Amino acid sequence: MDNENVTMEPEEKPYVKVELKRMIFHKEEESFSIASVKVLETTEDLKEKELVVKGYFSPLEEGEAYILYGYFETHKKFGEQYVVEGYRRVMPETKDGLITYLSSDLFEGVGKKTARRIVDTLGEGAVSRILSDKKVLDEVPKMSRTIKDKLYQTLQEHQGFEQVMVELTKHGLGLKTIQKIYGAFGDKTLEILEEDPYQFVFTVEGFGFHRADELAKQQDLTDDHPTRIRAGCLYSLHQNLQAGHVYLPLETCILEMEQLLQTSGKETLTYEKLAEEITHLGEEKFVFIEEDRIYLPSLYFAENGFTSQVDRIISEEVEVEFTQADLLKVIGAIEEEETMSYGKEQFEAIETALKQKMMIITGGPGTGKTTVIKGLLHAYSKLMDYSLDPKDYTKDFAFPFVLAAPTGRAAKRMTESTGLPASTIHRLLGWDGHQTFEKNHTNQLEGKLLIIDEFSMVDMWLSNQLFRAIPSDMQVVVVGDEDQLPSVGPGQVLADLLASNVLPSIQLSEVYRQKEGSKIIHLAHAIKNDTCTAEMLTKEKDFNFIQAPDMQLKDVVTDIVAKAHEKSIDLRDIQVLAPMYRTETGIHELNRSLQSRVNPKKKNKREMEWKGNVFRKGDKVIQLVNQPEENVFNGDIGEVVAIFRAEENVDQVEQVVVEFDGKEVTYPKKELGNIMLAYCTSIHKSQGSEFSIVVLPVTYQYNRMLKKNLLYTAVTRAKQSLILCGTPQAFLKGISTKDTNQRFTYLQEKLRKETPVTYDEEEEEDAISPYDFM
Ligand SMILES: Nc1ncnc2c1ncn2[C@@H]1O[C@H](COP(=O)(O)OP(=O)(O)OP(=O)(O)O)[C@@H](O)[C@H]1O
Repeated sequence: MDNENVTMEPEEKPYVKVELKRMIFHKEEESFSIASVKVLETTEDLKEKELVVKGYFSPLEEGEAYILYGYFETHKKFGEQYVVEGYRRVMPETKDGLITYLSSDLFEGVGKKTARRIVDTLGEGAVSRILSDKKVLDEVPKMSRTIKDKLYQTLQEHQGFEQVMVELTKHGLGLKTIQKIYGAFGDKTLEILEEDPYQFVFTVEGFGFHRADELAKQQDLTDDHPTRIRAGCLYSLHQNLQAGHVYLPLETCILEMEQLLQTSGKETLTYEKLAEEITHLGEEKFVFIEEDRIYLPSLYFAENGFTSQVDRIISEEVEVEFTQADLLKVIGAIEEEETMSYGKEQFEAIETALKQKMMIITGGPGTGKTTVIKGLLHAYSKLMDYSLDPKDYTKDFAFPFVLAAPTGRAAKRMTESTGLPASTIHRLLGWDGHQTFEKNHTNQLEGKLLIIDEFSMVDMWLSNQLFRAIPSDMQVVVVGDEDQLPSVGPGQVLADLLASNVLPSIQLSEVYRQKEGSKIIHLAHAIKNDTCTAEMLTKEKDFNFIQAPDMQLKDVVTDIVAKAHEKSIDLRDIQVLAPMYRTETGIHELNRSLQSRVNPKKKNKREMEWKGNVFRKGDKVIQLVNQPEENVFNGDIGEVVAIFRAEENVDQVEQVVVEFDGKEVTYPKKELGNIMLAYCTSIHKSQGSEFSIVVLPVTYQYNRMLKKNLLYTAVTRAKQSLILCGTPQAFLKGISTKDTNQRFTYLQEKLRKETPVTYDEEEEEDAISPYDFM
């Protein structure tokens, strides 16, 4: 062949040239394949003529030769395998080979005869001739325009990808990343690599700024290149989402950019230059600039959108009409039915919720939030004569009561306490698991009264999605505990709503459960009110503080759980919570220790090792990401119910099966990163959940994490029993340390109308969600 394209350059690194024997496995969505191949040629020290190869590549085609780059790995069960990191198809080197290639299934409408005519007319260099000038196909007789166009397009796609593969593999990128880049940029990939690799950072999930910087250095892009500075700005803003900021003040943004971009030590990146590029980004709407606040588009729209939605909803009149006498009669009737009487604050909360378009109820544990929600539902139902039975409603008149919470567990608790259906906010909005919500400003929710619990966990972005889906005639009650940790995502919506004073709010402060003698509740309120002392940490029916030095802490925690388990306490009811993953008493170590005691290795008990962790049948595990297609969500807790070997299932890969509340989810081995052991979980992940028994180790090793709102959140997760262990002084120091990490949000001021809010719903549609980057 004369001038085969770029894929024919001499091999520079170790490779194996192979031909397919048989595809063993292929998973479409990720292009993960396993194949048995015949080795044609190799630079590797290999005696075998056959090999099993695996990695992220499209199915190999029969009769085609491929060059694979990778390394050998010895699999415990299957022996030596070649892990493919990069690959390319070798263009057929003979006339017959080329005819076989062109007449393969790849090229629709090209049979053996046409393929022969192509090769006869254009020679053995047919492929490169066609690729460099599509018109040469006109020389081939008896070929329709459609088939010519299709052939050219398919060749381009294939060649394009392989060319991109070869180039990007040279830069050390893995196949999976290359596939993502090619999926986003297609033919333009190599052009972008040369001109502006920083574009990869924002289009390809998981592509970091530093990696783009490396690529750019190889392309001789200077440190002060505008595109580098702009990428640095966007990257800094993205990084700050993780710290919960909704925007960055200009000064902070520039400081962050300087730290990120200043590599050469030369003073080329002046303040003016950085500010100038931020302005350019603003002009092109990659960022939004309000006074000195720099926003990513999605958060700018979320903050302004949410403000306008609140305005819209509260500007409408309340539909429910009743006299004070009606209200007193109805509440009296409920009190009689429930044989209790509402406290003053509780009554006010119900009354306000009925009379106002939107309101907030806050309060610590045991102050009667649930009691008020139940009372409100009954009162509303009696005043409006709405049945509380969903079965009494038809499509034309939807069930008027809509209950939602940010987590599945919190929603489940709402259902248990009210007897009415409740769902997660995501589900209520018909989230597709990626970017789209079925419910939005054009297709709003149905119902009359919306109650959202655990609102402190709802971030800026989800708040906006939820509020734009609320119809103007719906009444809204937001319930939460402002002393808990703020949302994981950006913003502090509940705190800002409260501080803005634009909505009526009732704070429930009287504690009812305490009357039943609960030390847990007493302690929680003492933490909240900064009145907790060492004397309060004494043993009671539902509380204990077991002192233990750091060296023994892990064993003490393990002992407590093991003993409870021996007394037949279900492992799901006892939860160890810790603030950090690493350190001797971190979540990972505690999980290892707990697993070895409560679910030890046994001869006939199956287990699977994965990246240094062991999953064993019977293990308690937690889901770490959202998998809406499987109906499991971040924070769900389940149990390993089966472990399968590759040869035992049709997919031919090792699998772990986990049961979550009656539904089973199967994880192929490489997806085991989606779960982890859950004997001990993080306090952050426990938000929105409650457990019968909470074991909370506290040590100075957790130092920088020991903050009031974190410990308060942990303590309030316990329903029946709270066992603290470790160093009491560390606990007391932690609860007296306020989290001073201020989140940059401007919601409060916007709600108070101290700043004009611009809001364009159509423009908002195009904004990407921050979830794409988290
Ligand atoms: N007015 C009241 N009179 C008597 N008991 C009450 C009253 N209000 C609440 N309680 C009782 O106090 C306990 C706590 O109330 P509830 O569960 O409503 O509080 P909560 O704020 O939702 O608590 P948590 O957040 O801890 O779940 C319950 O047992 C409830 O029956």
